[in-house]
Amino acid sequence: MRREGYELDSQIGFGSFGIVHAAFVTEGPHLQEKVAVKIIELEQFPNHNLEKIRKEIQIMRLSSHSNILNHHVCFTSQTQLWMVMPIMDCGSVGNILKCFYRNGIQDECLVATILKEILQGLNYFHEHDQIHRDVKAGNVLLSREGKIYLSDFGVASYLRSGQNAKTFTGTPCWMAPEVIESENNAGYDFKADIWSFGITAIELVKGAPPLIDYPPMKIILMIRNSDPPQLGKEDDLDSSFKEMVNSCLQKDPSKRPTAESLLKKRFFNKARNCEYVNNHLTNILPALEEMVSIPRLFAGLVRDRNNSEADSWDFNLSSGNNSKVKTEDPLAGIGTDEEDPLDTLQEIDY
Ligand SMILES: Nc1ncnc2c1ncn2[C@@H]1O[C@H](COP(=O)(O)OP(=O)(O)OP(=O)(O)O)[C@@H](O)[C@H]1O
Repeated sequence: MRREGYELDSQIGFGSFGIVHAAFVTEGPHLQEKVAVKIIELEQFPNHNLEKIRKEIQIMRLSSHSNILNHHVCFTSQTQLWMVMPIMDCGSVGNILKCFYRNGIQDECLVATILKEILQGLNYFHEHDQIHRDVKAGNVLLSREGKIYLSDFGVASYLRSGQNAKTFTGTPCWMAPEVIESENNAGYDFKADIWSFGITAIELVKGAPPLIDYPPMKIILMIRNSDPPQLGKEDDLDSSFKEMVNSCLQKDPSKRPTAESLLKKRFFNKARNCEYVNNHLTNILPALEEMVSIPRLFAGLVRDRNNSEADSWDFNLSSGNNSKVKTEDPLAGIGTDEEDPLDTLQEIDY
């Protein structure tokens, strides 16, 4: 399909709001550049406010940090919102966990590196009075060279925040208790991201977040009514990791540390650089198109984590496909001074 200067190629991701495609630029100075396009059907948000979406896009485009994946351009096309961004040739950490690490990543240095990079991106958001609102491994993208980016902030999370608990379509495992309660109380602040960060840390070492096997409404009730998930003696994990995670998962948001103070925790002394991520993870992953077909094929098995058949799948990472896909700087090439997306949005008559 060809639209608005982009030719859509294969699907590389599925979210609860829409589909992500690889695509090629078909016009202008970046002709043939490969990008990712996330397409959100706006009709699923009957109360969406185009004015607010425009503001979110404006804020989004002001963000500039080495751990934040910015969009090249966003525009509406008929009833769809198209978000064009650099393509990350190793996809999301969420996808990687589903494909290759269903029992979690055991390499502490790798976990510390990924989490530290996420935290640096979050710290940037919070310093600029922004809340990400959807921190999870599925929104952490990796380039082949081992760079780590937080994605899916701004419009998508704004649209998500307009959903209430009854209409919530995603998996709420990462939601902080005060976000669930936000309709009944004063709302929430950046500390909600710290809770989601703690859940993401557990996701990385266990392969999935707590409560993943329950239906969404039950998860919401459990997060609201139960004690927070805390790592204890029974969890065979480094004590500095457990201390860091437990500090994030406190029901009272004011007791949670800031992203800045989390970065000083002992656990992050284990963090390395993107070369380490490349050598120990991204370099040994298959091509993106190959990877995205795996969770789709085995979706049922992946979800049922106790299924013995699921455990028998062995993708053999160590002897895995070492073939590299084209390694270009995913952020290079397309400038940010493209056509103003706000102008494009204004063309659409809602
Ligand atoms: N820029 C990108 N480059 C490569 N893969 C991407 C890119 N953006 C998204 N993806 C892939 O698409 C998947 C779906 O992304 P999307 O943001 O739509 O959904 P999600 O955030 O994972 O889920 P949900 O919408 O339920 O929160 C991601 O998990 C990732 O694997």
